[in-house]
Amino acid sequence: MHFGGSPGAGAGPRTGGPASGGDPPKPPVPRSAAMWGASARSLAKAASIADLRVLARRRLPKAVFDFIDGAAGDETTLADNQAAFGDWQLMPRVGVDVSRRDLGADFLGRAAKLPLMLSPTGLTGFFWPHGEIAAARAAGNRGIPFCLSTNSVAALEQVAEAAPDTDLWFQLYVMRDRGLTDQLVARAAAAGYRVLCITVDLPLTGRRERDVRNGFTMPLKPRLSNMLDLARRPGWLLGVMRAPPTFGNFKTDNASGFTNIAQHVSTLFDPSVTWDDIARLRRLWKGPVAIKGILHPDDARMAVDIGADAVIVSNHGGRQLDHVPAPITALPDIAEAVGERAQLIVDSGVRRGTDILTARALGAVGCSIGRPFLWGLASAGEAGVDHAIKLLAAEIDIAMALLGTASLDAITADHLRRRR
Ligand SMILES: Cc1cc2nc3c(=O)[nH]c(=O)nc-3n(C[C@H](O)[C@H](O)[C@H](O)COP(=O)(O)O)c2cc1C
Ligand SMILES: O=C(O)C(=O)c1ccccc1
Repeated sequence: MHFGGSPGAGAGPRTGGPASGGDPPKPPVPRSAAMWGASARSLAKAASIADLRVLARRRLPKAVFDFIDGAAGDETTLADNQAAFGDWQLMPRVGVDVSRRDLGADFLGRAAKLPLMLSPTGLTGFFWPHGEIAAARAAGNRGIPFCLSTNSVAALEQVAEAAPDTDLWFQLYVMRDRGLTDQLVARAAAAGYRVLCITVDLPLTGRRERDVRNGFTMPLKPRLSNMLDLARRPGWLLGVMRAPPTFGNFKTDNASGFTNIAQHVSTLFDPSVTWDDIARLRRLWKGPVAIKGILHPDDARMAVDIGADAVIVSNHGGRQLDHVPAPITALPDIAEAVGERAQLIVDSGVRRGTDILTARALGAVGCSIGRPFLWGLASAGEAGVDHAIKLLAAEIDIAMALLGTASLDAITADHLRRRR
């Protein structure tokens, strides 16, 4: 017996190259939210991202909730990512006509309706059936980019077909098998992904102690200790039984059928990656390239020197090295190093509209969110992701009016003060 997937199936449908013969499988349509998750009523009552986290905790088994929520070591960086926004205060101006606010931002040459995007997250289809498709659609409907992880459950082609109007980015981990790496890049281009996002902060997996304690795998291993927990989560359980999670983008050699994330990463991903490899991938991709996982200004400079169009200032949501700076702390030096040569996107710890305005004032084009949209997804699928985006949009809108800025470009460093 097993929970959350069929161990026997083991692998995704293909090793590189589009589906083996015939048409690619039709993307399944995610089921309605109420059927598997929080009711429309309880979703409507979620007034903040933190409220969505509470709903997600109710629907997910503990081990799955902890995989999303948890971070490396003592989780010092996890806490600091959010707390560091509090080092800054917003300084409102009055006497400005704010009757109409423009929340639009430009991400790498394409207009977005908000200065916000969805970060790449692995195993998303394990949190909600066809979760990547649900999230990509929600992003598209709200006019913001969605970045698909290398480690998605849905194949990248399925997501592209199911969310044709979404600004799709593909996140790449450089694999030990460079042939497979290049095939992923070629498949992403062929499927219509616009931006290649190369993540550089995961030579191996940070030690996430909650996952060690919980013995987290995909699917979950049935244990005496989680039986009661699973019995209390029928919505999630039914979901994974209907849509057994595997890695949709490549085959995995996994005889047991239970994937331990740290092992998966150390088997498949290459810890020897250098700037030469990244530069080569930059040349391979004809469209815009973003480099994700930068904290040092010299690395930001290097990224731009090899031709990156965007730098995603990120510590992977505190999941890699504990005790690193929060992105919002690292941002000013990076903005100075990069200047106008690339766009900067802040990711890790963004939970409020005001966080996004703070990042704008310090030179970012916008922010990217991981857990906030996953909490929405895990609560109520596409409707939950929509709710997460809607909450942040409303917070941005109100904060702009109260700050005295009718457009994002009007927000400057003068709207910030350091908290003493
Ligand atoms: C469950 C989960 C899975 C993740 N998987 C990936 C991934 O496959 N690739 C990647 O570049 N980042 C991954 N990340 C990191 C996110 O892209 C992002 O950097 C992080 O979640 C931002 O922090 P936040 O959750 O505080 O918003 C993952 C994060 C979470 C929470
Ligand atoms: O959990 C993560 O942060 C992550 O990047 C990842 C890596 C491999 C598989 C799934 C997620």
